[in-house]
Amino acid sequence: MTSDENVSATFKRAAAERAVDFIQPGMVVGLGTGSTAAYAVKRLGALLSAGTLKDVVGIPTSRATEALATSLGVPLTTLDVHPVVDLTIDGADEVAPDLSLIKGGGGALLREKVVAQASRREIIIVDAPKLSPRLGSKWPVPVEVLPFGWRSQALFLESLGARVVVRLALDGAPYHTDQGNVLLDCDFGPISDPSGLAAKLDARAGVMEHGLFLNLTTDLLVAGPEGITHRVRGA
Ligand SMILES: O=C(CO)[C@H](O)[C@H](O)COP(=O)(O)O
Repeated sequence: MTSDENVSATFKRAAAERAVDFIQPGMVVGLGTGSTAAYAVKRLGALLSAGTLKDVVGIPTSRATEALATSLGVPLTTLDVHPVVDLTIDGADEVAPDLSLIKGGGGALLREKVVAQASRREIIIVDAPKLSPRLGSKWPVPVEVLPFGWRSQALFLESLGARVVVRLALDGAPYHTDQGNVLLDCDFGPISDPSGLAAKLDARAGVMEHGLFLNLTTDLLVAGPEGITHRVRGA
């Protein structure tokens, strides 16, 4: 790890551990995906195994998070059993001043959005470099598309102004999400109308989901050199 990565990891961990303080006994908790969310899962696992926190069940947003939580002894449940989630803790790739997000760098955007929409409270945890004046300035929008006809979706996304890159797995083959779909990373540059873009993506058959998370964050915890800042949407 470079020293920059070490600093980033320290901040991610600090934000994640603060978020876990919001979990109360008896809660159903959405478990996000990615390196920042993993710190929260590890902290939750430690509190549960120490008996400091009791009767919490988690809903993982990916197979990777499911495997991590299981390895730590975090009891898991499903949205079928618990269709309403008390609190979800998840990371993000880019955060705008209105707490809208780009997510999906870890490829779990579809399940992450399903769980976020089922959650009473969505706590997003990031390190400060992820703050952005406008979505799209730092990160492409991942778009999850059905394998059937994915090249047509790439053309559609280009027609909306994106530079489209097919996400690849480590072996160089197209990456497949937990749902078996293809991910197209779409660089739109700074996005002037995220809601308008989201509406166009939502309306397209074959687009299964996209990484624009609008009006879903309730709380944002940002860790940086000055400590941790807690922002609440609308406050
Ligand atoms: O959206 C995500 C996964 O789909 C992640 O939350 C996002 O990519 C941030 O990842 P990290 O915490 O590793 O920086």
